[in-house]
Amino acid sequence: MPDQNEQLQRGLAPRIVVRLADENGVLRMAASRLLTRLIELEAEGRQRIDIAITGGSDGIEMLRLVGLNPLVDSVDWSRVHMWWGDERFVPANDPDRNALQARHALLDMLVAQKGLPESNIHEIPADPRSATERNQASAEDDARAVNEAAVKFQQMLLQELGNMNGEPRMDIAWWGVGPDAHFASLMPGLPQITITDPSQLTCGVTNSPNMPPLRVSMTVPMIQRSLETWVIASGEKKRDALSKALGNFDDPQAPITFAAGRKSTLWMVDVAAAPRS
Ligand SMILES: O=C1O[C@H](COP(=O)(O)O)[C@@H](O)[C@H](O)[C@H]1O
Repeated sequence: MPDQNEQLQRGLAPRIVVRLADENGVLRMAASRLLTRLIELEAEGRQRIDIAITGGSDGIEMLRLVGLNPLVDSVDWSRVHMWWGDERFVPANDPDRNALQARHALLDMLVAQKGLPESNIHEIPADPRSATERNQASAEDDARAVNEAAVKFQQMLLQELGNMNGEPRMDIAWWGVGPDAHFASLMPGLPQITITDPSQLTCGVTNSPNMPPLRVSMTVPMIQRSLETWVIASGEKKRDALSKALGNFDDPQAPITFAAGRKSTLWMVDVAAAPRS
């Protein structure tokens, strides 16, 4: 089984795991940390900060807590750019869409009241097809549609961030983890987790065992370019995933084990999710 040394040799930061006693503590800690890091980076003079946010139960609750934290007023939101690490490939108004949930939980408020420009929100393209087109689509049609969205997402990254030696990267990316140990939309047993081509920043996913089946995701090469990578996991429903992931690295059967950053890799978990053995 690959150990941490292989990640360290590839220039990734060692994984630090912080275990907190109470469930909401993890999400509150992550929300405060995000706001604190944005304030610090802005104080260092950064005019642009790119962050990748995550969907799912923990990810969306964390966003809601960001909006309730008094530090939200100390960030200059005009310098912050929002991306998604993955998206469910559904129509723009589908309640399953990570971007729509994030807008309801936080982004609409940041745009309306805190000076986040709408143009700083970089959503992964939604499924543009009508209900009839989707119902009548073959597996090939679905694959074509989702791959087109992945290509557009990659073009967006290159257009906005391509001046970083052609290596777009996030300043901060945080990830939830599914009960099956997936992260982003990189599922155990599906081929996308094994993509290593550094020029492939995004991918389409069909046949996801987690609903909905069509998804678009950042790839591991893109994810591992992030400067700061955080993983958040709270509650007992994440225990199986963490039992596969803690102490484990680069395991395609537990995709979250690939979550690591260049400058820091911080996993924030609670004791319900990761009891000490
Ligand atoms: O479908 C997704 O699931 C994961 C984990 O979500 P959770 O509800 O089990 O916490 C999430 O990180 C990802 O962004 C999302 O698309």
